[in-house]
Amino acid sequence: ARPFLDEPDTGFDMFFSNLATGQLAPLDQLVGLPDFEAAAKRYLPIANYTYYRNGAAGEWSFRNNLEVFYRYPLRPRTMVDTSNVQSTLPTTILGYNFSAPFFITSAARAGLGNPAAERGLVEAAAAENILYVPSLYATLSIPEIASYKAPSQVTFQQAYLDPSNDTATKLVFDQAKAAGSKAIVFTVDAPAEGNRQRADRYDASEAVLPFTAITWDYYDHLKTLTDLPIILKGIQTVEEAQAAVAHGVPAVYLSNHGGRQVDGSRSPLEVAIEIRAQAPEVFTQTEVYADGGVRYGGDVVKLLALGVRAVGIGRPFMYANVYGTEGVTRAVQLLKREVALDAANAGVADLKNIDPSYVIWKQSCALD
Ligand SMILES: Cc1cc2nc3c(=O)[nH]c(=O)nc-3n(C[C@H](O)[C@H](O)[C@H](O)COP(=O)(O)O)c2cc1C
Repeated sequence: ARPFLDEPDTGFDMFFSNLATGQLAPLDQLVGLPDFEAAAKRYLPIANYTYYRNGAAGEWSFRNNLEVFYRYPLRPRTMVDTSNVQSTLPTTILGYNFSAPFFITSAARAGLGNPAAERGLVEAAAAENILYVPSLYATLSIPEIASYKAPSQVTFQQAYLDPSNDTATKLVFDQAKAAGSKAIVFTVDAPAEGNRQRADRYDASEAVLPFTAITWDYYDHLKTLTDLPIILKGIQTVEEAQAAVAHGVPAVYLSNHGGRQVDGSRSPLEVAIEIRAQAPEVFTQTEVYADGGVRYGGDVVKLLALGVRAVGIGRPFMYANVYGTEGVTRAVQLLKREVALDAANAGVADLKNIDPSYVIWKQSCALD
């Protein structure tokens, strides 16, 4: 197989050639999201790093999530006044105001990267006014995470739910509500444990529910157990996005779980393209979010161009959390800057009015 660089070669090793194993690169010298992985990899115990880095099976989907962005290039425009594009970064997610169209998505076990666990993620989200979606399998409990929230901070709570145990489900919903969560993000792409060979070597796999029966009937039933909106995370086809609209979901979250569940699943960018091609109305009928392999400002710009409202980022913020609140804050700031720069250089004047013509997402784009 051709070598794959999950750390792109932008000179990290050359620049930090004197860094000893187990030493953490100075935070102010990290210049982009991939640097946080490079730094964490050299610092963390290998089992902890492996838990974050891991993908399912041969990791084709994990790799594809990263590489796919280069198969769908931008179509930059010139002669556009993009001088105010930075002011167009703020957006709403489910009606709540945030400073950027990307968010810290749910990834379990922040404690493997930092003894303060999720504290760095929740505090940085508050400092930068972006959305944070804590995982149900976080190191800290729902109330513990809530204790670090800023007074008016909006978070959504991710949940894995067991259809045979409504009592446990009610407890999660009630705890989420008491913690001030404004929505439930129900993960539906993991009805069974992922086949994770890299992690199995280090006993660094997930403790997940056994085989579970997640169906549309169950979704409809869940709505009777809480008044919080329930978003579906892990939708991977246009048909299911349409079915979600029919079932009145407040938002569809395209994800293949960062390539950790079923190897061979497509990148959410490819799913967004399928929806754009076959049922573009979905993007206006409901809010669409997406995650997987987003590492640069240009990746965010491409997903927004296709109609995605907000983009989730998992691993990079877990690696940034090795540095705690300060690290996650710096990662958010670097990405905000990149989104604005890349949008400007692509000729986008207003990120909220970006349209699919900025991406080569179908053959005919090249001929338009
Ligand atoms: C270490 C790790 C733990 C994760 N834990 C969860 C989880 O508890 N719940 C969930 O819905 N998704 C989980 N995910 C998937 C993420 O929410 C997200 O879909 C994925 O990380 C996006 O890809 P990215 O890491 O390339 O940004 C996890 C991902 C990672 C890397």
